[in-house]
Amino acid sequence: MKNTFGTSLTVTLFGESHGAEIGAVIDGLAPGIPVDEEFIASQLTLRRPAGRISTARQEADPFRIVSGVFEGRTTGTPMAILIPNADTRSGDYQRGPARPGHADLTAYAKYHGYEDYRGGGHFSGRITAALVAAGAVAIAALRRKGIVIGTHVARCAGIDDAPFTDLSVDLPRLNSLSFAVLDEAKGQAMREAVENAAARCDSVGGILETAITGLPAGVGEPWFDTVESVLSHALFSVPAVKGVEFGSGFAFADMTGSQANDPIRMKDGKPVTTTNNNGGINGGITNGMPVIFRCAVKPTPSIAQEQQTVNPGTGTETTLVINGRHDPAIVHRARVVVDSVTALALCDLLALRFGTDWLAPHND
Ligand SMILES: Cc1cc2nc3c(=O)[nH]c(=O)nc-3n(C[C@H](O)[C@H](O)[C@H](O)COP(=O)(O)O)c2cc1C
Ligand SMILES: C=C(O[C@@H]1CC(C(=O)O)=C[C@@H](OP(=O)(O)O)[C@H]1O)C(=O)O
Repeated sequence: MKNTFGTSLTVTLFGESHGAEIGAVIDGLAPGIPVDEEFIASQLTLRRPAGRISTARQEADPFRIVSGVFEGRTTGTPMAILIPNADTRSGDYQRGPARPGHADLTAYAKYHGYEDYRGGGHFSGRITAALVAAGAVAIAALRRKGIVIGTHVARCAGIDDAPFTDLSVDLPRLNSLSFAVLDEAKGQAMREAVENAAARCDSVGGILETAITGLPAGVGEPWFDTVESVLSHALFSVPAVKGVEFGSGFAFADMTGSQANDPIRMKDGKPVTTTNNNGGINGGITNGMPVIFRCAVKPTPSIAQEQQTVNPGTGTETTLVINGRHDPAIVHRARVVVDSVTALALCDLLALRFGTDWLAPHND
């Protein structure tokens, strides 16, 4: 029973949605990395719910870094970040009927009724605030090395954003948007669709598409620690992510080899590919092209309609109407969470390839 990700750089998550605090411990960070608390706060703001397209729960997230940072830089020892829970309304939850699509049933199977069921407990989307705070440190460290991660809402409620294959996309601008789309008109249509779903007591899903630029070629291992597998491991940790594909992904199934292969040329003394169907990875190893992947995010499980379920404690069938505060869509809020886990996984991969100190300023 563990809640730790990573090999060289590890992240441990703790806390429950309605407990006193949630948090993360990052271990294996190189010493000397600048820690910008304003940047951490701005990343938390990107995850914070706002308006009718998100849960009404309001958390200011006044995080505290309680170890591992001295005079604004990492010390190289475990870094712990704490975030209090303030706006809990535990009366919305009762022990008993499992919410279909949520983790109530599986939590009962694993923790035998000892789990804190309030607000989804340890499975709650709330815990992703700690992931975002930890990920902000990794995102900033990668940027110093010229590695930039950017994600947009590629689809929401069946509405597609503009495609993201154009490598001239301004990733820092995209990252600053509260609802990250390339085509703002599509973003407006998506937001309306989310509001309409909420009005129907329903929820909607979507797809997040991510690009990573500046990654050197040669990162990753050929078999079990492929870049795809390490990133997927991190991405499937994000609650509600149910699919991950790299490059052309499942569309490869209908291509021919001549369509799928990315022709290779020389540019500025380096091999580059003229297309990027392989999403920047071959044989599990980065090829120097942008890494591109997509995550399918399911509709929020807690919907305000009567649903058929069981009470796992008594084994009886029952019906359930959920009256609490919930996101009518998760995809837009999960965007910065995806960036965060991606950054943490990349720091681990880079530390394995070049050593922990590669991210340290004295190696710039
Ligand atoms: C940012 C974020 C917010 C979420 N908000 C909610 C929510 O308001 N209500 C809910 O039922 N699930 C919400 N979820 C999803 C559940 O946490 C998730 O579906 C549940 O833990 C089951 O895990 P699974 O969907 O990965 O199987 C959220 C997830 C994330 C990442
Ligand atoms: C608090 C957040 O979202 C929560 C995620 C969540 C769930 O089941 O995942 C259930 C709801 O919790 P509560 O009933 O306590 O309001 C959401 O509000 C958050 O993401 O910050």
